[in-house]
Amino acid sequence: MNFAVLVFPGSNCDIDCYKAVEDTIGQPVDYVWHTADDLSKYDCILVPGGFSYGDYLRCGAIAQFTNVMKAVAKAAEEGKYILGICNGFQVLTEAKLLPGALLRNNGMKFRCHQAVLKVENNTTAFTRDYAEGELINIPIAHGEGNYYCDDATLKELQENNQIVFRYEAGANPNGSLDDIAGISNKAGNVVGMMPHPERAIHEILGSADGKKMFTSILSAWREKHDAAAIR
Ligand SMILES: NC(=O)CC[C@H](N)C(=O)O
Repeated sequence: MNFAVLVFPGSNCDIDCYKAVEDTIGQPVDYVWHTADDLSKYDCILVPGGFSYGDYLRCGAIAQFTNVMKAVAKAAEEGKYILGICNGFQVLTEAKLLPGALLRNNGMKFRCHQAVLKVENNTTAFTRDYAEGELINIPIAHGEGNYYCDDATLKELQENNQIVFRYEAGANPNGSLDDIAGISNKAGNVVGMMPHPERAIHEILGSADGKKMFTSILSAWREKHDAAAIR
């Protein structure tokens, strides 16, 4: 299974994502610069955290116009797995691959600490190795993680089971609507989340609870691949 980790000027979690793929599932992984326009070789695309183009206008606002994001849209359409983490989630919403937007944290402060998430949907390719309702410890580090969408979109997210992670009840760190920490698109192959699973893959980092996101992706891909080979 081939992984791409996108790199924009200002990305700063690209190395962590790359290492997480190597350390958890040992699959081939490449850094892919924002000018690239062909992602056909890759089965999974990771859009990492950081401050793309400085995030001066609005997080992800410039990154959405890059060549590589056009290729990501094509890959999403083809059903490939796309995971946006933190700034990557912001980029995916700006690119309209996921609904809603990420606003400034309600306390107007950058929040950087461990957070407890509840796995709300364990039927996605990214969460199948977790139990439904499992509580996991994953760090957050963002200034603009306050998820917002209109009422109709929220209803749709709830009804289609597109809310993948919520912050633990009573511990919402940013004012995010309905305690949302991560969502998927309708098809389930594109997921965006503010917390950083790639920073939680070894006990020495404070938690290894993020590891199952990577093992999930690989097992989902293998299952799809093996089924195709049998047909
Ligand atoms: N760690 C990150 O990806 C930060 C994302 C974004 N620039 C923010 O502060 O919200």
